Amino acid sequence: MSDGGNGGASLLLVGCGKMGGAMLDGWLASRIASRVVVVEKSGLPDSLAGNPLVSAATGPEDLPAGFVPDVVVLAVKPQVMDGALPAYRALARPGTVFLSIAAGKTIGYFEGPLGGEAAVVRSMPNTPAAIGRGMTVAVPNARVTQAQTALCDALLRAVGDVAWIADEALLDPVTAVSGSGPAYVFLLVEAMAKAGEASGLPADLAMRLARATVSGAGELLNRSPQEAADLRKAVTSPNGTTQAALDVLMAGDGLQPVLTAAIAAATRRSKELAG
Ligand SMILES: NC(=O)C1=CN([C@@H]2O[C@H](COP(=O)(O)OP(=O)(O)OC[C@H]3O[C@@H](n4cnc5c(N)ncnc54)[C@H](O)[C@@H]3O)[C@@H](O)[C@H]2O)C=CC1
Ligand SMILES: O=C(O)[C@@H]1CCC=N1
Repeated sequence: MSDGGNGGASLLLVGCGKMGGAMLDGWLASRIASRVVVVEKSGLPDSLAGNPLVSAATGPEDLPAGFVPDVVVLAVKPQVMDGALPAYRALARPGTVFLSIAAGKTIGYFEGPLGGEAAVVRSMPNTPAAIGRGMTVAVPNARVTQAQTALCDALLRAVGDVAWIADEALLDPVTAVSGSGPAYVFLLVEAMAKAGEASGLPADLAMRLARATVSGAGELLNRSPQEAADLRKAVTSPNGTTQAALDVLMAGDGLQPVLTAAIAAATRRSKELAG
């Protein structure tokens, strides 16, 4: 590992938007990166200006002299990957692994422009990475060495939990469940707040209650050894208020068909983005 002098990894981050930026913050906070060069179309975010470990480049042809990244993190939108990727082929060498976080884009897709010798990890993180509570699932191609797997694991673990899988096809439903999943939870907060307003609560109090309830319940789930269903049952007094609400939410098949359809739609969209 080229360490820039302080034992960490040399990273090239391509795309420093919401997800790339959140992950970079985690890497800098955990001191896992010794040097990070950022290629970001909109320029280096202000929050990184003056950070001695971080510098900007306009593209792979503009890297600092002698800079050889251990990891090239691909964090642009899938729709712009076609245009961005070919320029990075020159960096595909045994000491460098490409770590993609792009939805839908397959390992085979990257092996085209980068060449079949490129070491590639396809991964799917989520936005709680911004507070070190992300969930990432990752799959390597055959070119990725044990040391590169360990390095990518450390990078992803710096922003949350990591699961490595062998079956790349699972990345599409993974994207649908955990990659997109935070949005479903935030929608639940919005819906609970609106429902509270409809029942007579002032808007600000309704949102405060919804927000605190979802985040508190999430943290309880995180800390408790109990299953989600058991935690639900613990709230539900026989013939009480929760039971009255759950009778509505679980009537017929309840929420399940809506969530199943939503996750199937996201899975389909992930497959479409592959091309
Ligand atoms: N936002 C999310 O919840 C998640 C996003 N992802 C994936 O992360 C990737 C990035 O998504 P976001 O951060 O949400 O998007 P974003 O739009 O916030 O960030 C992408 C960044 O790439 C920059 N960019 C565009 N073309 C570029 C180029 N040729 N070279 C360098 N930078 C370029 C844009 O200026 C932008 O700042 C996507 O592939 C997405 O599928 C993965 C998991 C979760
Ligand atoms: O919506 C998207 O396509 C990205 C991937 C997972 C979360 N956001």
